Amino acid sequence: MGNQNYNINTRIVKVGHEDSNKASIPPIYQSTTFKADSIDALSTQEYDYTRSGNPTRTTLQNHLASIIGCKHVYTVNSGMACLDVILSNLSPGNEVIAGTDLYGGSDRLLNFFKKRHDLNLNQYDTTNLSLMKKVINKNTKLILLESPTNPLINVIDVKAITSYAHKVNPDCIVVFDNTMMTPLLMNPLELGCDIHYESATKYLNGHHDIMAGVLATNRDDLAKNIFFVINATGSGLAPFDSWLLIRGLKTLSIRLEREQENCMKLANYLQNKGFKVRYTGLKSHPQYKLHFSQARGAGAVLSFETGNIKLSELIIKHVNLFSTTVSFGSVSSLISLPLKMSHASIDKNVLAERQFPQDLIRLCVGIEDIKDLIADLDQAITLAKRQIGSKL
Ligand SMILES: Cc1ncc(COP(=O)(O)O)c(C=O)c1O
Ligand SMILES: N[C@@H](CCSC[C@H](N)C(=O)O)C(=O)O
Repeated sequence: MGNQNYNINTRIVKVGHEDSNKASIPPIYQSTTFKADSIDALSTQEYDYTRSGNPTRTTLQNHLASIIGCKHVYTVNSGMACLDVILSNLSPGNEVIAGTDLYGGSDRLLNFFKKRHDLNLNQYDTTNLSLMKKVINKNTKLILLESPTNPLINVIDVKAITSYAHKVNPDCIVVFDNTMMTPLLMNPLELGCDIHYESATKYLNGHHDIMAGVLATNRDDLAKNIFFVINATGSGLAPFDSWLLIRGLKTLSIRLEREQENCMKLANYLQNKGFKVRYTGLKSHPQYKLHFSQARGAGAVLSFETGNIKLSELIIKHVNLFSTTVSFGSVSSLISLPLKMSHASIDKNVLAERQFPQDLIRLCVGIEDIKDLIADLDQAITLAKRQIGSKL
């Protein structure tokens, strides 16, 4: 039975690999070089040098292609390296459209390419479909989408934008950053996108012990260009990290299931406390229906506004169980203030122009006991409110 006949939860666990010693788990090929049988045989051998290819990386890439259900997958050494590989294939003057609401690091890299490589970058509110239809034109070379956005949890109509872009310019490359959803919850290629990439540093690995990125496409021409840059620059994922990612992936569905369940309960708890909560799992989310028309779950990242930056800082100060750190998708819960952490790489004036909420707290929910998570947040909120109250 081919792997594609199994459901995704089975495909995640079933890693296809061949080993002459019949090892149950794929071995790590911690080797830079691969010997040639002869000078002439070298050109037909699959491996010569790990920058160009490595058997452990190949096992991982084939495994991910089976999970995603696509033709080509490449793994690189971070989520940002995925975007770098994609942008490196563009030429000066190419027209690129991206959101004004996207991960800070993506914003930084896009603007670096704009300044240093003359990319004709324009950023818009990608949630506004009629605006997107006005700005997408026959010269639009690439569109970068992210949904739900990190950390404002806004939702983009992926299918509508993608089909419109391809109608106006069949050569337009629509790229989707699927870090917030993973292939378990969303399939951007099935929604019409040309390239799906994501930071495997987050949910895919799930344990915050490696940096990794995944690029997926069904198009042979794009796959060729992607591989060219990876091989030419050396951003391919290292063998040990590939091995760790193969291991981490196996628990993706049970981790995510528990994380989502916990996140939903925290969202309800915070909403009942009177905070403005941003989470697509809540029916009150303005794009709840749109989100669930293109995804199978809400993920485990929520954000909420307290109405007071000092109160937000004090809540973060007083939690014990949540670690104050960037990133998400790990088994342990995290708390952060995006303005000063994950999105600090965006110019302050630009953030102000975009009305980025200063008091926004982001929670990245892990697999701990929900009673402990709520109790921790509850005591922190009580303490923070008491301190704020005494200063008023
Ligand atoms: C939505 C999103 N995309 C891409 C990245 C970049 O991934 P990495 O940190 O693995 O480079 C991040 C976080 O860093 C992210 O949140
Ligand atoms: N100092 C880092 C910040 C990384 S933010 C990581 C993650 N995507 C998140 O959203 O928390 C940087 O400069 O990139």
